[in-house]
Amino acid sequence: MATDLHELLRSLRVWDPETTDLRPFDPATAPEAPLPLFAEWFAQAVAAGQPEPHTMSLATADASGLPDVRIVMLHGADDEGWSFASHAGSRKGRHLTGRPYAALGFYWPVLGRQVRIRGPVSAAPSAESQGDLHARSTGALAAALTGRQSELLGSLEELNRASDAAWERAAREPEAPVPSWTLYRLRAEEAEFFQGDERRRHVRLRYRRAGSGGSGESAGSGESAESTKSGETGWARELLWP
Ligand SMILES: Cc1cc2nc3c(=O)[nH]c(=O)nc-3n(C[C@H](O)[C@H](O)[C@H](O)COP(=O)(O)O)c2cc1C
Repeated sequence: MATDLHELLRSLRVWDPETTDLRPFDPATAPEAPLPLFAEWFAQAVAAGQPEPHTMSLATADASGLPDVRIVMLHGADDEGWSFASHAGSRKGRHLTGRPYAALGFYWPVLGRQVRIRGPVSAAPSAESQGDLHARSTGALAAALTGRQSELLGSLEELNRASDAAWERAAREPEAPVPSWTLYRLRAEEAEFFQGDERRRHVRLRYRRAGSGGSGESAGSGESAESTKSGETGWARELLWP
């Protein structure tokens, strides 16, 4: 049995044909805006049995611009943006207060697909944040009530005591307020859809909101990237080298 990390790494495959369904993706038929494509790919990931397709990486940066990343749950995606929730006082919450801009990353390996989204983030009004929390499970409320996210913890016993009290309160008071709990919305300025290909001719389709400035990268010396702009939706679509 391989126990050496590097040996183990070399023994692993990405997109094993036994478990991965790499589908052709024709960007010419993609919708004019990213949200419908996201909804379509998300539904396909669910239908294909992708475990936990609604978990995503959330990247933020501190005041010096140093990045950090963690997993959070996607709470929704609509015309107002991609939403997630957390404590305003957590590390990510403090990052978002100081620098309200973030990136999201989804990976759905059963289909060899990745989606990246970037844009400014805003906090929903408190009533909406509390409504979103109270529509979730008792466990979600208990976790939020436990609070103090990202603070130093003295011992697991301390956590157990706080968590027991939080579970008890969540069961007794399903509308218990958690003032620090915040629903955040990321308004996409850029969204990239990556479809893996067996011969490594991965298709990357990037949407850029007109006037957002985007990443500032040009199409390259040959200007070979396909770039189409729709006046109606305000999104430019372009292909990227894999
Ligand atoms: C599958 C999964 C889902 C998670 N969902 C959330 C979430 O929706 N909100 C949240 O605040 N933390 C969530 N977490 C915990 C975060 O990854 C992270 O540990 C926590 O938010 C503290 O991050 P911070 O110190 O960067 O603020 C989740 C973790 C995992 C593994």
